[in-house]
Amino acid sequence: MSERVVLAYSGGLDTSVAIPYLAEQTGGEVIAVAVDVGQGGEDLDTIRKRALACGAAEAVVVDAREEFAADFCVPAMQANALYMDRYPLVSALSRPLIVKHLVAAAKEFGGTTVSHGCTGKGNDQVRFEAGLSALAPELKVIAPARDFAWTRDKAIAFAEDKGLPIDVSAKSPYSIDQNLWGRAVETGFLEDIWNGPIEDVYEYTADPAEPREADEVVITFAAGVPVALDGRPLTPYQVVAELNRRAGAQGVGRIDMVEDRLVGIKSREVYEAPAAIALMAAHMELENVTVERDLARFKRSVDQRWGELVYDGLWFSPLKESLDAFIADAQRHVSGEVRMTLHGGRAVVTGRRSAASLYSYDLATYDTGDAFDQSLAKGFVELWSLPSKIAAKRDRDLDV
Ligand SMILES: Nc1ncnc2c1ncn2[C@@H]1O[C@H](COP(=O)(O)OP(=O)(O)OP(=O)(O)O)[C@@H](O)[C@H]1O
Ligand SMILES: NC(=O)NCCC[C@H](N)C(=O)O
Ligand SMILES: N[C@@H](CC(=O)O)C(=O)O
Repeated sequence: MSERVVLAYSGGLDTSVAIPYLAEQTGGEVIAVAVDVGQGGEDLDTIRKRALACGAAEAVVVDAREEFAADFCVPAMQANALYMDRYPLVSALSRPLIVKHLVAAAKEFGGTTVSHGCTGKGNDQVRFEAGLSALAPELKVIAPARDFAWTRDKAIAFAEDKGLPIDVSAKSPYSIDQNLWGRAVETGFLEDIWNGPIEDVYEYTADPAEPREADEVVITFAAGVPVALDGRPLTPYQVVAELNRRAGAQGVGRIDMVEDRLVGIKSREVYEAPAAIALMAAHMELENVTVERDLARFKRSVDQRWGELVYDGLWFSPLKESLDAFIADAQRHVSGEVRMTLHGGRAVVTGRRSAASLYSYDLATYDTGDAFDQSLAKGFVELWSLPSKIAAKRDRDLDV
């Protein structure tokens, strides 16, 4: 049987050109797999037909939007995952899901090799290939952009030579990757890190400086899963999609940063992630109300490690799996409602309530007649500061 190459197909110039190129290189057939992770744009059927028109033997399109929201975005939110305290892991979340579907297609169609269009300079090559190593180590990998140094000019010449039905003139000045969780913009004039992003860069968010009425939203969580907006029950996908619209309309979630890639390069990234930023702010606040102090403190270090593992392409790794179990357990009491004002580029929590709340008015109030016995505090403070007191006395005695 001839080689069958399963190609991660995004429908653009590079992966369209890769179809006849891979067939030529391997003497085999190409199975194109396009995964809908909420990136919007062209409909999947148009993309499927283009893959076939470029010579794919089979073209598979997968609507994975609900799966992406429930199994990738929600866990990221539960981990309050912000790489370098800012980046909500937009592309890093979609790659392992695409890998899952590539492996499923390889099983279904007898694929022996997998191909993707990542360059050798990015994180995404690592995420694809580390995921493949974990799920299907028997599959070989070809990455034409990296392994055969494909450039855009080469791709256009090849497309014209083969008469491929793709519009080679449509070219954004940026490299963009977008999905339900957010949008990442790189390259072009943004590569000079002194250049500020112009309004043109943004698509998910309106200009936060424009005057407009504020929006108020109440988000309901059940055991760490967002289940309703303003009292309307919704799936995780629907929650994220609606919050992208509403928080995006208020300019929430713009991020401009220089980040440390896994391959050692520092890169300038402009992100917009309105729903991710709003949801994470609400979720963190509900954790503040419902998670016990020591668990919350420990979880912050787990959250950070989880985000780094996922950024670094280790979604399918033993440590990530064990951290998932910890985070899921820590979500048991994270149920209740958070009210937020979305306005001027910010998502600000203004109210919280939960049947599992650890906040006690009677303990916290400064009014008289409360339940907190202040006389106990005096002895506590003395014993708490005793080690420092003893050490300070020693230093004074020794005059050091
Ligand atoms: N929705 C998707 N479904 C399947 N594979 C995808 C999808 N999005 C991206 N990929 C794969 O990930 C690679 C890297 O994505 P990236 O967004 O960096 O490239 P790209 O510029 O979209 O590629 P192209 O120019 O072909 O559109 C793509 O070349 C493709 O192999
Ligand atoms: N424009 C893009 O294709 N960006 C993809 C990478 C985004 C981000 N820096 C990441 O590594 O996840
Ligand atoms: N997707 C881009 C950037 C990245 O992975 O960080 C690439 O393949 O090069």
